[in-house]
Amino acid sequence: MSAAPDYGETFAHWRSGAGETWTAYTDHAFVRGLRDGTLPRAAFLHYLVQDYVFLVHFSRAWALGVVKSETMKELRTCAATVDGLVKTEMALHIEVCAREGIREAELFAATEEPENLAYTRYVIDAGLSGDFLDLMAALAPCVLGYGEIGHKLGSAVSDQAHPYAEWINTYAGEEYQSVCRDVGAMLDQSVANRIGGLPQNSPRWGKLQSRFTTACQLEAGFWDMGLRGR
Ligand SMILES: Cc1ncc(CO)c(N)n1
Repeated sequence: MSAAPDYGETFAHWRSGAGETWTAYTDHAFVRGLRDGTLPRAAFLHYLVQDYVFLVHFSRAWALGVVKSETMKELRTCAATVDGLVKTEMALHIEVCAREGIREAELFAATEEPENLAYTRYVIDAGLSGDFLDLMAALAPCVLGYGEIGHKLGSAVSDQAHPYAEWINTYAGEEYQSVCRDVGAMLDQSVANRIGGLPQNSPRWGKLQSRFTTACQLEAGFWDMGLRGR
């Protein structure tokens, strides 16, 4: 298996600070089912419909990043992430669901499961009540966690006939991976700008770590929710 991709120092600290919660998220039974192809199709589709609605609110949260940005690098990275989410990632959901006879209007109107609602509103509130870093600490597990999962599954699965190849390739692919590297590099810069070169010594560090860890927990809950759709 290849090593985890490098998304910068800040992410590396938060990832290890999250401890077992990171593993519960990225090595969840749902993820293992995607990797070996044993995930029931009904669970996948249930997840995908919910994830479309997730991406609507997740795009709004990244747009809030534009609002809270303080440098052009931050503004550009957040705007590019909104663009990537709406163009690349949601296109996957629309295409796969269309083949199953689910139209986009139905996706948009789907009723959110409580785990879905809790997660996206938690992230948006982190941004509304805090500054750019509070928002980023809550957003980082989503974008970079899927980057790590995609990278790991992409190197384990090369067979295009794999039932979840399309999903895996979206996150393992260069387009998504380059968004992750850009976000990771921006995070390092944004942290240095606001809380200096030794951020772990900042009084803000504990709260940022706890936002990150909570978001990882909510990600694991999202996979649990997906498995309920079997
Ligand atoms: C729940 C969830 N987290 C992260 C991503 C990656 O954007 C996604 N599509 N869905």
